[in-house]
Amino acid sequence: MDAITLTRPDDWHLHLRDGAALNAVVAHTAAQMGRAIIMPNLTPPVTTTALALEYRDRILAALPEGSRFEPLMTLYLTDTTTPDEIERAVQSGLVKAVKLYPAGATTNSASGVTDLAHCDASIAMLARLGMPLLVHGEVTTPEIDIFDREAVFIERVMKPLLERHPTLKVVFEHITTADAAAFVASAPDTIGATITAHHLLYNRNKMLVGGIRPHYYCLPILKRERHREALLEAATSGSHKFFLGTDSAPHAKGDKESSCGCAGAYTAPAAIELYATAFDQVGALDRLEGFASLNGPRFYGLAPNADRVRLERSTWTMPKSFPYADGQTIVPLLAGETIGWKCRDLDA
Ligand SMILES: NC(=O)N[C@@H](CC(=O)O)C(=O)O
Ligand SMILES: [Zn+2]
Ligand SMILES: [Zn+2]
Repeated sequence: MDAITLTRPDDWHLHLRDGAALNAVVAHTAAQMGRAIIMPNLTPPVTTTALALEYRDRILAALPEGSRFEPLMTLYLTDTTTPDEIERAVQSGLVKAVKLYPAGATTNSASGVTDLAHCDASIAMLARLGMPLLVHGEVTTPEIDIFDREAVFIERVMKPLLERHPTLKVVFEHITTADAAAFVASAPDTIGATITAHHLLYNRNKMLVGGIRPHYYCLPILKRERHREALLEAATSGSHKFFLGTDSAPHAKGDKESSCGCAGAYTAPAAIELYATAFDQVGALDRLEGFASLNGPRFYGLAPNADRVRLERSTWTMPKSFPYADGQTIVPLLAGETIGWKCRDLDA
């Protein structure tokens, strides 16, 4: 297949940041995606519906002229989030989910949840109102190896959470292990998962062999090849539970190429092309539309986008960097390298 037409995809896990950074990155996503679930890990975090609606206005103001991109907002769950706040979020119609960051798990998670027991009433409200809880699924205890943090989270946190709240809708975000893929596949239909393009394309060698490559450092960290294979199998299986979430996570070049580099891969400039590359590698391009454009809206109870994009097998070179906030630059994944697919707008 040298070209494929898809219902316009959505990104069910995206970081847009704020201010000048937001202005620098939002057009990359808006060029491809119809909608995106916007992560709330700003500083300070987006903890209330009022803050989420203000952030939404700033995103809309930063969009290129004529863009129809729709940001779907989220709240950052803390130990002190109230059930009333959850109700306000649902009533707004514009906040679509609540995000659980275990405290200390990842970028800007210092205000995250220290113990889920503190959030029991808010989570019960989510379950009652049918709003999904999006979960960064890694334990943070120092004695657990960073490569095991997701698998241990399933046993210590995810299973007890679902036993206590069996009707809760949960998205296991950016899954990176065979363990998480198997857990989600065998869970009820109320449990879904997002998978990034970089975890479908690369194992940890990409980050560590022949020199340390900070642009491949993200959380959860890249895993062994057998995990990559399991993720690709899940994404291309045709199961409705798995859907596209880039976790495109912009950080300035200097913050990545540093003695203590930030976690996050900037994939938005070639998001759908990277997924097409991964699906093509296993001859599963016919499954891409379900994963990228249909399964996500189905999970969130939304209609798929009405317009389409066309992906063509054609090579182009990813720029080495893009302008970012405050005179800095940002380095996209595969900077200066060849991409084998190109997304074109149809019906524009
Ligand atoms: N994925 C990452 O490595 N980083 C994300 C946070 C997250 O999604 O965990 C970020 O905000 O930079
Ligand atoms: Zn995360
Ligand atoms: Zn993320």
